[in-house]
Amino acid sequence: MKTNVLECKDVSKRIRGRYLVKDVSFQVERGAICGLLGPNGAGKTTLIRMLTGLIRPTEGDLWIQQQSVVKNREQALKNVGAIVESPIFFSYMTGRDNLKNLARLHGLSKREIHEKVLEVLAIVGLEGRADEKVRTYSLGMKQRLGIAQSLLGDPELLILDEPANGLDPMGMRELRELILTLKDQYGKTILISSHLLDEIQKMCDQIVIIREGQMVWQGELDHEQDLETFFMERMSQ
Ligand SMILES: Nc1ncnc2c1ncn2[C@@H]1O[C@H](COP(=O)(O)OP(=O)(O)OP(=O)(O)O)[C@@H](O)[C@H]1O
Repeated sequence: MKTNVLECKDVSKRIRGRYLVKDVSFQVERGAICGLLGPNGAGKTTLIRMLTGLIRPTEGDLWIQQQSVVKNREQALKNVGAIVESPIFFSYMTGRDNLKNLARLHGLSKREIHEKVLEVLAIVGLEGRADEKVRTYSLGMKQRLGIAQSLLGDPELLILDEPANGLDPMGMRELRELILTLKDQYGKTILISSHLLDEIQKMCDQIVIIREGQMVWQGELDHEQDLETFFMERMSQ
């Protein structure tokens, strides 16, 4: 049976009388990659901030693994690893030490921390550079370290806000391959916001399109169809 790892139902966020997000409802099935698309200012980050419990919706609710982010925030967020805006590190520390630092918050023993950090470094392909300071990392390596951070708690759902921003074509390709590996080999469910329609078309199983805070389309991604044309049509309706 297919289950939804993520559900948003009639979610709105209003600030000073203005809706930043209005009546958004969608679901993401276990093991799917969902692309969240919309032009600048559409409300993607606001929606992601609600999903990660950083702000509360004015109306509606969001469920992660059937746990309400509004009513049961801590339980719901145990199932989420996220990069919102950009990942945060101590640049004077090594990649490995940054990960160890965070892993301590997951209540693991010293040995478990050591093993977990090795495991996530291997998943993101940073073992070879793990003992170098983060300030020497490329942007693509920092993004992969951010994903390694978000994997420390073994989350079912990964939420990645604009992870490909600023990456060169090689960095983008590595990121895409990593995201597909997380889905195919590790069974992760992934919500990814992006402006890069080409990347979304190569990775996603389904898409949600928002414009001016409102959802204008959600459903399976038709890989035969040109996403840019489809997106532009939704924007002009
Ligand atoms: N705290 C806030 N108070 C008032 N308005 C806000 C606040 N945060 C965001 N907004 C406004 O809400 C709208 C949606 O912003 P949001 O950052 O969610 O869009 P976005 O789709 O992520 O855009 P981008 O692609 O540019 O990152 C914008 O018009 C923004 O100016």
